[in-house]
Amino acid sequence: MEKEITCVAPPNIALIKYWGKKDENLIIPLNNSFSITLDSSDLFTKTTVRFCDPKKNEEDKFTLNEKPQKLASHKRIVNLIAKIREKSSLPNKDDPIEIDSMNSFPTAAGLASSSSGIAALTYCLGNLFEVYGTEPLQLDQVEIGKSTKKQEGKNEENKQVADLLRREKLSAISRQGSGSSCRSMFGGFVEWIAGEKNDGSDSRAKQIFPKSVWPELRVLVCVVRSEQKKVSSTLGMRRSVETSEYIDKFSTKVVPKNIKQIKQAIQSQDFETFANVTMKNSNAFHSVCLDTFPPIFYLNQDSKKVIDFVHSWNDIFGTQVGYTFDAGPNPVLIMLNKNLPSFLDAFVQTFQIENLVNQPLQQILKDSQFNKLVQKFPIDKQNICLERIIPTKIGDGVKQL
Ligand SMILES: Nc1ncnc2c1ncn2[C@@H]1O[C@H](COP(=O)(O)OP(=O)(O)OP(=O)(O)O)[C@@H](O)[C@H]1O
Ligand SMILES: C[C@@](O)(CCOP(=O)(O)OP(=O)(O)O)CC(=O)O
Repeated sequence: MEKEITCVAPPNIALIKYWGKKDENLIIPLNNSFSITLDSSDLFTKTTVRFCDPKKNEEDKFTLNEKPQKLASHKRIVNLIAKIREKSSLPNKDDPIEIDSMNSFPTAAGLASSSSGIAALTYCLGNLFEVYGTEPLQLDQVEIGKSTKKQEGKNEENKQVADLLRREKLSAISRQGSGSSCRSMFGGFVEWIAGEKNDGSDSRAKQIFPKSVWPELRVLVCVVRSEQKKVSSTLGMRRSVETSEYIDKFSTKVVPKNIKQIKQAIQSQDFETFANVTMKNSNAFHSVCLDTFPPIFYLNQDSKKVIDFVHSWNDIFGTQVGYTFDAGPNPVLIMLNKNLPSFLDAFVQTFQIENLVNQPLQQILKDSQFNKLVQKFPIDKQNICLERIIPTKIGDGVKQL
């Protein structure tokens, strides 16, 4: 049996957005970005990579969601494999490989499948080709001492430091497959540092806070049915860099300010600031899209209905919910656990989406107190084309199974 590695990676959602590159080939961004990693028990990519018998297979192979792919039409993946091989010192590194991957949620629908997909692939490849050490860790730079209790604790700490460092280095490779994927190397709250070097070697993700700093946060990923074919993030941001004047202000003023604000808000568990900064940065990003020429419309009528709904709710109850939208119409809603059941109840009733209430949502709705609040917030029924609501929370980074 040839060696094989299986990894599971979560998608991440940027609260402070990456939009625009300084270097298109190396994928070096104009600005830092800041994300939360979603829980891979709810949304994930699972990827297996194995070496094949060099006598039987001549080429690398890629299967995505059970469909064999023409690898040549996934140029960034070809590039990623080449970069990993370049860094590997395995004697069999040129043997063909087989990649088998599946996403637990729609691919290329603006739900960040590229972030989890490329992160899972990079981590698998890194471990298969033993790049920057292996998994479990090869602690060549870390001193392993005698097994006294104190030393064991220290070794554990060293292992964690080595793991974080290795993930950082792998994130710089993942970034070159799809920028946002580098942030899925880590769990919790993650910053992608744009970096200063022309070769991109310092353009990496770092974990800023573990998920444990704010365990009460909950996320609803809403999937909107959309007829429109979206402009891909890669093309959209290229067009913005070429034509938008506002993008300069966004990347040099708005984003640095928002990153500082959101870190402080997380540290002090100030939900109001956290949600307001998240919503404002999402709106600022979509303003860049509107300022692009010709303009790009990622938000649709349904997205706008959800934005209005969140603001109406917050006007009555104080800022309990934040929204953010990537390059698509799908709302991602963030709130504290204690506010989730009643908000979800009002959301389901307003948008008449009882048909979407499955077992996990039912479980949440059991704790709704909305019947006591309905006088303050009368239901104003509206139509919306939602396909699915996925409740989740903040989770860990990519891992090997
Ligand atoms: N499981 C996977 N393994 C490897 N590559 C994947 C995987 N899933 C998606 N991709 C890559 O990501 C591409 C889709 O990325 P795209 O940016 O169009 O969609 P998205 O990530 O779902 O949306 P967005 O980036 O706008 O949030 C696929 O064509 C494929 O190249
Ligand atoms: C709006 C975004 O989701 C854009 C993500 O862009 P991608 O990472 O998909 O783009 P490429 O680097 O060209 O692959 C914001 C974000 O995730 O920060």
